[in-house]
Amino acid sequence: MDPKEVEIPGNSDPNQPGGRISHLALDIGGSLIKLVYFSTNYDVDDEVGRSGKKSFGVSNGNRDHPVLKGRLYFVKFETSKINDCLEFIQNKQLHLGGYRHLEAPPIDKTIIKATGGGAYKYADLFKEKLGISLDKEDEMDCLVGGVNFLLKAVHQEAFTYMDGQKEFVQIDHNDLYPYLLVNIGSGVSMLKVDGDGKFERVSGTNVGGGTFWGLGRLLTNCKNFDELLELSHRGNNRVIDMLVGDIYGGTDYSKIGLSSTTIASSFGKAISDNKELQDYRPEDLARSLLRMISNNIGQISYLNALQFGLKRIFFGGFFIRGHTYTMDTISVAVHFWSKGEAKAMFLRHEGFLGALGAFRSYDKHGADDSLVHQLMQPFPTTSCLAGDKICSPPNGELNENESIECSVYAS
Ligand SMILES: Nc1ncnc2c1ncn2[C@@H]1O[C@H](COP(=O)(O)OP(=O)(O)O)[C@@H](O)[C@H]1O
Ligand SMILES: CC(C)(COP(=O)(O)O)[C@@H](O)C(=O)NCCC(=O)O
Repeated sequence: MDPKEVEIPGNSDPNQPGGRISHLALDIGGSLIKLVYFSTNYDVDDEVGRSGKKSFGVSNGNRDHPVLKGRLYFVKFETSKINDCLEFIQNKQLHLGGYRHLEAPPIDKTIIKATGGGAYKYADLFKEKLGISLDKEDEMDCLVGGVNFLLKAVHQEAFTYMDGQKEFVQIDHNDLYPYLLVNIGSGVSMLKVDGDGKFERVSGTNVGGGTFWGLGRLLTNCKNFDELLELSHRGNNRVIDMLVGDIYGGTDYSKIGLSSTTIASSFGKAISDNKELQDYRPEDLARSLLRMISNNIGQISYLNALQFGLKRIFFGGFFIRGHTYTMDTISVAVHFWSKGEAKAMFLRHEGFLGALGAFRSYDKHGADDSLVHQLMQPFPTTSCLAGDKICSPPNGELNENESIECSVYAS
């Protein structure tokens, strides 16, 4: 679209007196809807401007646009509760934070960047309820755009997690590529990333976050995802998993490198226990399930990394949920299979990769390729909690409760 045909408007944020929302982007997935929006209390920033003028004085290369200083907010809703999400957008007037196609008919005038399958599935609903059109961005493009942005712009975004130890990873911008991105959403996509916008989806698996949540619900009668995670935290998988030691009379199978405590067969004890489902504790079922799925994803990820000679694997998607046991299991699987050669890394904004990528794509309407110009350390905030009906994760790693201080260009 010709940049001259669009304008990115600001609008008032009722929760922040004097605030302006200038961009909203959506990622509507199989399980969750993720929103990223930018809000500012300031008008045009005159501190950054080189010319010292109050507005339109900021220059970055060939660019001559106003700079808005403010925060990026992250919010999510369950896709099955899409009406709550529409209400949240309506109440906060976020839907005005897109761009406008000046020559389009009224119904198609306001356009919001959106990615994920729901951008197709729910396009008519957004038009009907909010009077906006969704400008669809490819999900894989957005995932990669989101990760690259986070890794380059946000301090302490990536970290390793093993044996209870979390360590932030210093990202060398000149030595970032190639890497494997494993996005664990409802299903799992694996992408080999070679640069900004340079990637290939090399694999995927249908055994992902939706499988854990779906099977977990059936097995435990849990009512929400965090309850299932919480249960898994307290469970013991050995009650139901068949270990090497169970098969080998308590000893290791050292000839092929298997210790007696290695899981030989997930849920394998259920074959011979002569028990019904209700005889198992939901905690133990949840633990076995989480371990089975995390192990499997860790192993497939490693095999893909091996095939393409990649040493670094970044894991994203809301399945991880900052949950220590999940990260530990994935890390151990990658470490075990790669004999310590490959490294699993996790991201603080794990679930918002696609939404951030969609947010960045507004910049296609601008003059150069960096919509978000300047980022600082993320700060915890409570202001995006208002409309979010989803509980906090059990370990207190609040990805959706954070905002990032930043500046954006408005055209
Ligand atoms: N509050 C929640 N409700 C449902 N699923 C959740 C929740 N938090 C985390 N999850 C997990 O995250 C997965 C969805 O991850 P996400 O990256 O948002 O993928 P998608 O784009 O497919 O919705 C779910 O399948 C589930 O395993
Ligand atoms: C179809 C999807 C890209 C949709 O993304 P999601 O909503 O799960 O984040 C994803 O579910 C996926 O990659 N599934 C695995 C399909 C496969 O390769 O077998």
